Amino acid sequence: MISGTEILTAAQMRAMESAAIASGAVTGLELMERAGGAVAGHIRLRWPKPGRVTVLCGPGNNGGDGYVIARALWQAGWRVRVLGLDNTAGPDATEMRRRWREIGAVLPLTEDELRCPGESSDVYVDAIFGTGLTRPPEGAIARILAYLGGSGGDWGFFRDRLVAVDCPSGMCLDSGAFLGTRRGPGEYDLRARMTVAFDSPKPGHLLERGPDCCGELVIADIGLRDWRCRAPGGRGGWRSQRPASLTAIWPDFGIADPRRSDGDDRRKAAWLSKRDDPGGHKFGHGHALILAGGAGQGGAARLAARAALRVGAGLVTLCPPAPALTEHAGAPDALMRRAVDDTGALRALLEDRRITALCLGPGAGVGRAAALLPGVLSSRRPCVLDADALTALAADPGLMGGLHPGCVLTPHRGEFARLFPDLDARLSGPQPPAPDLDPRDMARFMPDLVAYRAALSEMRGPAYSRLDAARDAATRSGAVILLKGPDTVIAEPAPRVLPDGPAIPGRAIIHSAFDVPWLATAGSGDVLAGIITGLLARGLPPLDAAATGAGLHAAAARRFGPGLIADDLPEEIPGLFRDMERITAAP
Ligand SMILES: NC(=O)C1=CN([C@@H]2O[C@H](COP(=O)(O)OP(=O)(O)OC[C@H]3O[C@@H](n4cnc5c(N)ncnc54)[C@H](O)[C@@H]3O)[C@@H](O)[C@H]2O)[C@@H](O)CC1
Ligand SMILES: Nc1ncnc2c1ncn2[C@@H]1O[C@H](COP(=O)(O)OP(=O)(O)O)[C@@H](O)[C@H]1O
Ligand SMILES: [K+]
Repeated sequence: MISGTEILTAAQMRAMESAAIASGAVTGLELMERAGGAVAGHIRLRWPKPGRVTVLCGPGNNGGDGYVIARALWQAGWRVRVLGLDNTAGPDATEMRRRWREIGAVLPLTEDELRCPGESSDVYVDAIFGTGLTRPPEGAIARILAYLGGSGGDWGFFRDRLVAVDCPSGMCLDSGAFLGTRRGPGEYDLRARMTVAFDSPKPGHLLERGPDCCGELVIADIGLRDWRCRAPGGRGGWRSQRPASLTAIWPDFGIADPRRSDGDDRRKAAWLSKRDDPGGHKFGHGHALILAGGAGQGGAARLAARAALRVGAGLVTLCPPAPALTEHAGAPDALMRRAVDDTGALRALLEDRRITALCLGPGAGVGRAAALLPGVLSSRRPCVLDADALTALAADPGLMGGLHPGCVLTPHRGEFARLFPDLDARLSGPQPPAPDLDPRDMARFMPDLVAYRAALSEMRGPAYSRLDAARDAATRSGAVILLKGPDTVIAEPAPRVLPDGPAIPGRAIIHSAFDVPWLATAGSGDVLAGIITGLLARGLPPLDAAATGAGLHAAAARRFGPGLIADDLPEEIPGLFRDMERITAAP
């Protein structure tokens, strides 16, 4: 849960490969052998008895991997049928096709050939498009993909036996959307049993349709990792990478900040449990204010307050208007209560510098949130703005100017649409085709890897993604944005300038929680807001507080299991801390 793994955009991955090849450390053919060999290996792990396989090879290097897979499985005793095209795009794929042709035939890549009676296979390998997809598939290939996706009524048949190379073809690896189709579940989306991708997950594996359509995601090491982590010229220094935790992935995206303290799971666990601060006192862990609403609306704020306490804020004060104080008199007794009727009262309270974070939104009521927002923002204190505070913010764009880098905005998609209607429209609208990317072009930034990675993370994929939307919203608002969903995306404003380095884009994180659908329950967002507020109060920087908060929130839901209600989430946090300490203490 604690560690993340770096993810790469399709452009970054392609550039990494071409830069590795340009360095002379490895050839394209060797990389393709490793990639195809890894896929064949994973097929043999899952289907130990050699059977029948149909390999579908597209026009580029994804197809090249397919020819390697065909050869490797044939050598392992499989009966192999290959469907491909007459022409391949590059020399490596052409060579792999030639090597396969010494063994067997290449049949036409058509739906008729795929449906040929009597040629049913145990495994189908989709090596049609990978990171090179730039526009929606058309013609014969589009028909094959629709057939594999179930247009022929065989959806379950292929879902059980389709292995995708890098991604299900037609899916954009930067967004998780199927190009040329409406966003959201599509009738004929290609859904694989297993996807084997190379080196690092790509955003599309974790966003939108990706997790469902990729099936089991396997990340195969093709030997770029050591090369990638090296820091040529002594500049920067890249974080060493950790293996992906594919159930709770919490990856860093974009460029690594060399100064950032990260990766030390044991230290993080000790910090969360406070074991690293044996002599500490409560004010050492911050004081969080949760601004509650009027009578009858208190539940949401109390959930947030309870979560802030459980996550370790030293003190938490719930601040409803005076008439609602009695409603908030119940448990937990650890919670303090203080009436805040208006901005004046809030400003007076905030004279106390020991108050280190605020939360406005859950159960606040839009009118009260609008009234309190200027006071919250002008205090320049770290804060979480959620629910009604986001609605109030959207209704008065003048308030946007008061946002600062200590603010964490936690919109779900509906709130995001109210705040950033143009960005939301781009997420729903038709996708313009992306220009074909030339890897040689990308390698021109070498050998300054820091500048090179920074430039690459600004490159956009063919479909505008939730990651793009969150990053654009963060940059526009000047605040950290946490766009909620099973594929929560968190982004900080860009650009940042390191004292000793170039301007680099803000960091962004994808938190994938597709495995805990029971988290979609009333009040769960209020708990998330409280967890993040508690972590901000304890002094975690906003992006880290948001990411750690999203991780703890989903882990709490995972630990509880189905049947969860929002009240259960804060109560799982102590057990989570114990689990983390135990896991990180293991040798
Ligand atoms: N570059 C390398 O050295 C390596 C690449 N590998 C594989 O290569 C893949 C990327 O290869 P490519 O860059 O050749 O790209 P793809 O094989 O994904 O795409 C093939 C070609 O199709 C074209 N194309 C894009 N959209 C199309 C559409 N809708 N209809 C028709 N043609 C379309 C593109 O211009 C591209 O040249 C990766 O996904 C991975 O599987 C691996 O072999 C590892 C090494
Ligand atoms: N299908 C899902 N799987 C996993 N998590 C989800 C899913 N749907 C929503 N979530 C998470 O549940 C929480 C819901 O928050 P929100 O929409 O604000 O609900 P509420 O307003 O009821 O509290 C968010 O953290 C979101 O990321
Ligand atoms: K593919």
